[in-house]
Amino acid sequence: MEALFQSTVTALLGFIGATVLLLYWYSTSTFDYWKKTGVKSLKPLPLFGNIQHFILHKRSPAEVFQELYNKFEGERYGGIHQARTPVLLIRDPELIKHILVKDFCYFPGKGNHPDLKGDPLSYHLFNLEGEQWKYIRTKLTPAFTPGKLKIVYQHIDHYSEKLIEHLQKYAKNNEILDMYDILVNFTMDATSSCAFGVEANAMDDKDSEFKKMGRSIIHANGSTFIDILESISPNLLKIFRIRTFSRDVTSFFKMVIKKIMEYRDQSHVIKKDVMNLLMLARNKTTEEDSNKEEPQACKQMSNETSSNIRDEGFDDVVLTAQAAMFLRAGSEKASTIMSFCLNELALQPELQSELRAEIEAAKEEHGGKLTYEIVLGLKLLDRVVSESLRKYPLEANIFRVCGKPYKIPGSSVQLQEGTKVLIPVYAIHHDPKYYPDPEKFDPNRFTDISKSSRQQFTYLPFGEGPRICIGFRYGMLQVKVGLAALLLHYEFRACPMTKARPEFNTCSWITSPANGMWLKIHLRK
Ligand code: HEM
Repeated sequence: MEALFQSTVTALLGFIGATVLLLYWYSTSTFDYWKKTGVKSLKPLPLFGNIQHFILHKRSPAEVFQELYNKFEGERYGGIHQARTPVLLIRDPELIKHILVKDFCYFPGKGNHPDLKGDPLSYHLFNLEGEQWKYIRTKLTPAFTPGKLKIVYQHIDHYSEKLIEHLQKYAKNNEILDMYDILVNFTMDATSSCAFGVEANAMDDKDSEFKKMGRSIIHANGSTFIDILESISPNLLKIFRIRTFSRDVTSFFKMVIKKIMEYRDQSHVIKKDVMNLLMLARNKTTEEDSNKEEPQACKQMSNETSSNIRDEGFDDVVLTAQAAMFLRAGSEKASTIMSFCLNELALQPELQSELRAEIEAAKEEHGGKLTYEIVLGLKLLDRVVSESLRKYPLEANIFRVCGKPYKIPGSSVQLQEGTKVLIPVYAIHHDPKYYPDPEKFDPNRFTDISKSSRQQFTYLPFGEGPRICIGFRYGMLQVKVGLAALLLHYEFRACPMTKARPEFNTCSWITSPANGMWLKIHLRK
């Protein structure tokens, strides 16, 4: 009996030992990659690579990659490991220009793995590559023309009035509020109305189903956990059937979008919104195909690709994924920027007064009404928002994957197909070489003179090149209209929970406040 017990224990220990050895070998088998490629690199740790603080959720992706960026001081680029995946971290703005714009055809994708069958909502523009990406990007681009944004302005303006009403009871009592939470509801209401003609009722109804599901989308997407598994092996997600979006959320959005489409098809309602564009694209019809001018170096590749694109339209599942992406980006991004802005303005009351005076003067000058053109023409507001995006870029890091062998200009290094490349936007925005005293919130960094004297490709809040953020004008409009309305009616002051440097969420790729944005609200004097 004892012998049997001993042999079982020995076998078990042998199995555990072999598994540990195998895991160790697997997690470190790529660690000589940068040495072989001739790139200076940092020593990685088994299992973690160079991002242990990120994997253990001790620091946000913004901070982790900033630390790594600083370790390559004086270099144009450096090799790191994200778990076992080799990643080239780029420091040189000129090389960034090549990767994002001039040599885009070598870096067309981001290395995400959308799964139409297993996780349908992950199949959205941000994650797509190749022909599908180009097709959907072309179809969605007309949603963001200035003409469309003028229509959208009315919706945002309407919901900003509702926001002002909603806050009144709190302002009368000078309450301390989590403005981040409140603003997510505001942007969700505005986005669902602008994009789908749906009343989400997120501000007024705390039990709104749309709000619950919309929030699940925000929290699911951008999760670092899934990315970590992917960087160990992309197959792990499929093997363990790990989804970014739960079945409940997926079914809910499929149902909502189906109902909207049925209603519009049957009643022949035509609204000039995102939903309409998606329905036209689904039906292989184009409203107005326009796209950003593409860089010369990539024209050839583009032409090759487009001659292969057949205008096949897409099915309802693909359409639903784009709609959910729009809701998520529209709700999450603008509210986060507005929260960071309000925090800075609460910490600098004089700047807040100056900005309010600018908005008030413009309103008075135009008969007491703000319009699309007036809001977009407010110079100080633009500088405050730009500085906020400098100090807190929401996409702290931009990824690309090398699609075919690429020789790094000005070096003899050849990157292999499949190599991951990282542009550490947050770190660049905080490099004193480009932004002296980087922790200081200073909107004067964005006067025309300052902007033109700064090195190109050192300000990347929306990315650059053919994959530049498709919704940035819409996002900026929401931010500016919302902030203008808030500042005209209320004053925001620091409270004991206000932090000069808010802590960042360590579980999301998006730079966002970890514990809300707590501010004291006052009625205007
Ligand atoms: C105003 C706040 C916003 C910020 C700071 C922001 C930031 C970014 C950045 C940095 C990228 C480029 C990522 C890369 O190159 O890998 C991006 C891409 C993208 N953004 Fe935004 N975004 C904002 C608002 C929006 C909105 C409102 C939408 C709604 C549609 C949106 C949809 C997208 C999509 C679909 C992409 C992928 C584009 C492509 O790959 O072709 N974004 N965004």
